[in-house]
Parts: sequence; structure tokens; C-alpha cells
Amino acid sequence: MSEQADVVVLGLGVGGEAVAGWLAEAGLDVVGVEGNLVGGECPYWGCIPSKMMIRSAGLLAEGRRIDGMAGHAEVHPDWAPVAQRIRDEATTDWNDQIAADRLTGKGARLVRGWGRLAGPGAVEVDGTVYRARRAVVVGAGTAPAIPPIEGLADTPYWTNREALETKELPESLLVLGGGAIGLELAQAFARFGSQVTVAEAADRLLSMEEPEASDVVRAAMEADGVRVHTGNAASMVSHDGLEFAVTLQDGTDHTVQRLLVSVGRRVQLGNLGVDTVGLDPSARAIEVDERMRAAEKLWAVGDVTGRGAFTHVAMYQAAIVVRDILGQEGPPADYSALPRVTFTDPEVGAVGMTQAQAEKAGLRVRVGVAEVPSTTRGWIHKAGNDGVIKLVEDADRGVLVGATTAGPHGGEVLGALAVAVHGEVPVERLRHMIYAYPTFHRGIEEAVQSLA
Ligand SMILES: Cc1cc2nc3c(=O)[nH]c(=O)nc-3n(C[C@H](O)[C@H](O)[C@H](O)COP(=O)(O)OP(=O)(O)OC[C@H]3O[C@@H](n4cnc5c(N)ncnc54)[C@H](O)[C@@H]3O)c2cc1C
Ligand SMILES: NC(=O)c1ccc[n+]([C@@H]2O[C@H](COP(=O)([O-])OP(=O)(O)OC[C@H]3O[C@@H](n4cnc5c(N)ncnc54)[C@H](O)[C@@H]3O)[C@@H](O)[C@H]2O)c1
Repeated sequence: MSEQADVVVLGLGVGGEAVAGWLAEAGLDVVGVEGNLVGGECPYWGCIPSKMMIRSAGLLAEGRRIDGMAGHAEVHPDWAPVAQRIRDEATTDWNDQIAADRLTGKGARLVRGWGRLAGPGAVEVDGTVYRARRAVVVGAGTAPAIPPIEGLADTPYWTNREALETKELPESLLVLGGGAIGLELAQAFARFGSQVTVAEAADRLLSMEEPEASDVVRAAMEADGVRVHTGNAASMVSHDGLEFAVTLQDGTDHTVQRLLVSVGRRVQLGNLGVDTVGLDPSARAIEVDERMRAAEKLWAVGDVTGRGAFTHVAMYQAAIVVRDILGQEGPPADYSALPRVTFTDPEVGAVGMTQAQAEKAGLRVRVGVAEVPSTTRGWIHKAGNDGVIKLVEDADRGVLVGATTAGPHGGEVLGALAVAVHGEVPVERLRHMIYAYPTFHRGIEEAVQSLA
């Protein structure tokens, strides 16, 4: 059997849903194919439920900061309202009817099932081939990477999905991987009372960001009672029906109730039939140009492109895909001012290049640093004021090419620096700008003055 459409979108996560909805609203005949939940990872097992956990965990942490600053508070954590809110408000118990109706309400046709590319301009789902007159867009996302650790595959380990679905707080939890997922969830569970250990293979947490941010995050984790092992992946895992036994590379043994695997995510091209359009199924991602084109009649969007696994990247790319398919003008994709925020407390905001990346790119680099606790606002804030603002300047051009804002509201402070990097605002202008007193973002002025 075969059906026609203007556009077929394969995978309706953040990126695919946006593309399908916008193109349908523009009047095209769009078929959207989804094997699981319309909306993808972010609303059901990612950004949104994890940030609900973090918001609640943050309230507990603030409550514990009352002593010594505002009287006395006893904090009694309860996981039940968190699990309930994730069910009621975030995921409707992992039911996507609202999202599906929103999409079809825009005029798109929803096909439920797992699809595969079937040559240029064609997608097959359960024996039906959908032929696209204009474009196929792949937005198939990623799956958790599971490392080849002896014994791991045979155990009931958690990925982000089980962690965000849990109704019960783990008594003890070992988190493999000290990146964004691992750290956000480790700290949240620890603040509710789980005994948490993080084992990170690299020599520091959040190893893709500035070392100063790694130091801040490690201190914060340890202050929340998280045991941190760096340079120390797991070498063996087993489960006896009740508990996990995990041996780390340093030879230490850990017995825990739960094991969370968060060592990165992988694009799975093997199942997508990319060979039928001339692409390499063993590639790490679908290679796209600056208009998100991947092959004849083929565009890709979101995590599957390997250009930064963030919801805001998927949305940014979706707008480019839509413009290109509709033949509209617009700027090409540019990731030089890519912002990201790790929602630990303190939050770690970052944009553009780290110092190491800028040096590796051959730039003549100047660096400016301000310690948040010694800024006026940081000093006033007191409990929970750890953080650092770090700026990376291309000294030859006199513009910032990267910045890090670790600290209270670090993700919000980042906004100003994302504008500076994106807009290539001359450092000289930043030096003579008025920064409101006493804000956290006023720390940027100090960091600018210290550029050397
Ligand atoms: C715990 C966690 C927290 C996160 N927090 C943040 C955050 O705070 N901020 C942020 O910016 N990002 C965050 N992310 C990342 C964010 O979720 C992803 O970048 C985003 O979901 C990517 O969207 P996407 O459309 O590329 O893919 P996905 O959302 O993964 O969607 C892909 C969709 O394609 C479907 N699909 C795949 N293959 C097929 C097929 N063959 N046929 C049919 N359907 C298919 C899948 O079922 C899925 O619904 C987080 C991720 C996790 C796991
Ligand atoms: N706040 C956010 O925006 C947010 C939150 C969560 C996830 N995400 C996205 O999801 C992606 C995936 O998150 P993630 O945390 O799984 O990946 P990650 O790449 O952020 O971190 C994975 C970490 O695991 C470590 N690692 C790799 N193999 C290991 C092993 N065998 N043992 C121990 N450690 C090992 C890596 O060194 C790295 O530090 C992120 O890259 C990010 O793009 C974003």
C-alpha cells in the first residue's frame, strides 16, 4: 500500500512535532510518524519532569538554608507530591492524547508506528509506504548509551525513564556518568534523602564545561551528601534480585538499591533505513548542512543531527527546516553562540566556547573571572552563593566567544552573555555598560574588568 503527502516527518519529538505542526499550519499535507509518544523525550522523560523534580528539591535546599539566616526550619521531604505532579501535570500519566490532538488540530495526519526510510522521499510504516512530494524530515532523537560493562546488561538498571517514572524514592542510588542527566538527578534524589554516589569516568564532573564550573558543582554535590568518584568508571555490575553490586575501576565495591546509567545518548541510525538514501548507518549522527539538508529530499532535525542534544537546538533547527521547505529566506544554522544550562544548584550556564576550545581553535584568548561569593549580590545571598562567572575573549577581535555562569540563577545570568556572544558585542561596549546593582548579572562587569 502507498499514500502520498507533501511532507513526511519521521519521529515527532520536540523537533519533529514542531516541523510537522508548522508545515501543516502553512497549508501543506503533512504525515507525522511516531512510534511512541508525540512530543518525545523532553516532556515525558526529560526536561520537564526532571525540572519539576529539581524545583521541589530546590525548595528543600532553601528550607535547609533558613537556619542561621532566618530562624529555624525543620524539613521533612516527601517524594509523593513530586511523583504525582509528574503524572498529573507533566505527562498525563504518559498519555500523549493532548499533543496528538494539538498536531492533528493543525491539519497534520498522525500515523502511529515505527517507520523506516524506504529510498528518497519515502517512509515505510507497517507495510504502508508514505511518499513525500517535497520532503522527508527525520527527527528520531537518541536513546541512552549503555556501556559494555561486565554484567550490566543483565541487570534491571535505570535510565532517565525509570528515574523520572519512579513513585518511590531510592534508598541508595549509584549514578554512572557525571554529566547533565546524572548530576541533575543525583542532586535532586540526594536532597530528598537518597544516599547517592556518582561515578564519572573523566577526571572531573561536567567535563565538557569549564573546570571552574566542575569544581563548583563537585563542591555543591558533596555538600548535599553525594559521594563523588571521578576518573573512575564501573568495571563490573551484578544484581541479586534485591540490590546491585557495583565494582568501580579503583576496586571499591558499592551495594545500592538502584543504578542509573547516564553516560550519554546515542543516535540509532541502524533502524532508520538511512542506507536506502545513501547515508552511512554506522555514522554517529545524520550529517546536515546549514539548512538541515541531509540527502535528496531529506532533512533532519534535533538530537539526530548530533549538533547539541538540547530542546532549544531542536526548536531552532525546526524553524530552519520549515523555512527551507517552504522556500523562505533566513539565516543558515549557526551554533557559535549555543547556550546550555545544567540545572544543578548552583546552575551552570554556558555559551559558545570554553577557554580550552578557544585555544584549540587557535584564538589569542583573554580570560576574565569573577567569583560569585565576592560580588555584592553573592555576598548578600550568603547560603548557597557558590559560583563563578568566566569569560573567554577572542583578543584579536575584541569580542567574547564563550562564557560560563555558574551560580544562583546561573541560567538566567547567562542570558546577557548569550546576547553578547551571539551579537559579537565589542568587549569595549561591555566594559562601559551600566549593570544594575546589586544583581547577580552585575558580576559580569567584574569579569569583564578582569579580562587579561
Ligand atoms: C533527563 C533529561 C533531561 C533533559 N533536560 C533538558 C533540558 O533541561 N533542556 C534541554 O534543552 N534539553 C534537555 N534534554 C534533552 C532534550 O530532551 C532533547 O534534546 C530533545 O528531546 C530532543 O528532541 P528531538 O526531537 O531531537 O528528539 P526526541 O525528543 O528524542 O524525540 C524523538 C522521537 O522520535 C520517535 N522515533 C524515533 N525513531 C522512530 C521511528 N523509527 N519511527 C517513529 N518514531 C520514531 C521517538 O519515539 C521520539 O518520540 C534532556 C534530556 C533528558 C533525557
Ligand atoms: N539541562 C539540560 O539541558 C540537559 C539535562 C539533561 C540532559 N541533557 C542532554 O542530554 C544529553 C545526555 O545527557 P547525559 O548526562 O547522559 O550525557 P553527557 O554527555 O552530558 O554526560 C555523560 C557523562 O558520562 C561520562 N561517562 C561516559 N562513559 C562513562 C562510563 N562508562 N562510566 C562513567 N561515566 C561515563 C562522560 O564522561 C560524561 O561526563 C546531554 O548531553 C544534554 O545534551 C540536557
